[in-house]
Amino acid sequence: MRDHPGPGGSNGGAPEPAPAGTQRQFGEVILDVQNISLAFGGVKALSDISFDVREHEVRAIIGPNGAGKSSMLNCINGVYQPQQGTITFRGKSFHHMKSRQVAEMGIARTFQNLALFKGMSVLDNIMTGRNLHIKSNIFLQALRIGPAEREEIQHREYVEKIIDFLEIQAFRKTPVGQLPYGLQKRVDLGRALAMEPQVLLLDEPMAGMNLEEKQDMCRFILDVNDEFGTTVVLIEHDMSVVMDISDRVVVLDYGKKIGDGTPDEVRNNPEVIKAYLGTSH
Ligand SMILES: Nc1ncnc2c1ncn2[C@@H]1O[C@H](COP(=O)(O)OP(=O)(O)OP(=O)(O)O)[C@@H](O)[C@H]1O
Repeated sequence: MRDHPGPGGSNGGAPEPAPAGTQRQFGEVILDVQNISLAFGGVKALSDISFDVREHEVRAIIGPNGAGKSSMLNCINGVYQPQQGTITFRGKSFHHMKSRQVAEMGIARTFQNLALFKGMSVLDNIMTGRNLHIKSNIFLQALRIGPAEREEIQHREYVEKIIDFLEIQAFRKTPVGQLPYGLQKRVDLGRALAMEPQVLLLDEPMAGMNLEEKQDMCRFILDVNDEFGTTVVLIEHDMSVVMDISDRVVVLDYGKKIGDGTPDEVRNNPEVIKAYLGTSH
C-alpha cells in the first residue's frame, strides 16, 4: 500500500504535508466538487456529492454498478451538466463547461469503452491527444510547410517520449485494433497524456485486463503520478488495485456519498462494507 496523507478535508487551500514518517506530499486542492446533483428524468444518478482532490494525489471513486461513478467523471469533464452544484478547478468554478474547454483547462479523460481509432497506428492515435496544443492553421498543417512543419516535429517528439515512457515502441506503427486489449488501454492512456493534463480522469483503466496487464497499468499510473506530477482521479472495481495505489477513496452508492477517506478508513467503514466490500463484484 502507498504511504497516505492525513484524512481528507480542506485546510483552506494551504499545502498539506503528509504526516511524519510518510513519503507522500500533496499541494492545494486542485479540484473541488461541491453539492453535485444530477438526474436523468426520474433517475437520480448523483445526489448532493461533495469531495475534493489535492494536487499530486491519486484519488479513487468506487461503488457498486450504477452507483454514479461514470456520471461523476462525466460531470467533471463537461460531458454531463449537473442540475445543481459547482466544480472548481484551480479556483475557477464552472457550471456549464464543454468538454473541449475542460480539456483546455488541463483535465484529460480516458474512457471505459476505448475512444481510439482502431485503424490508425499507435503513434497517430496518441498524436490526436496533441490537437489541443496545435497552433498552426489547417492549411499550413496540410501542406506541412514552415511553422506547421516545425510544430509537427515538436509534437511528434513529445509523442515519441510518451511511447518510450509507456514502453510501446515496438507497436508505434501498428494499427491499434490489432493490439491486445491491455495494450489498447495503454495507448488510450498515452492519448490522454499527450494532452499534458494536470488532472487525469481514468474510467476503469484496468477493466478486462489479466493480472499481468493490471500490474503494468498500476505501475504506469503511479509513474505518471510520480514523474509528471499528474493528479489522478480513477474509477476502478478491483479493490486490491484501489487499496494499493490510491491515497484517498470516495465511495458512492445509489448516487450518494457513503464514505470518503484513506483506504484503511474506507475499508473499515461499516456502511461501505455493507454496500460494497461485503458483496462480490
Ligand atoms: N445517459 C444516461 N441516461 C439515463 N440514465 C443514465 C445515463 N447515464 C447514467 N444513467 C443512470 O445513472 C445511474 C448511474 O450510472 P453510472 O453509469 O454513472 O454508474 P456507475 O457507478 O459508473 O456504474 P458502472 O460501474 O456500472 O459503470 C444509473 O442508474 C444509470 O442507469
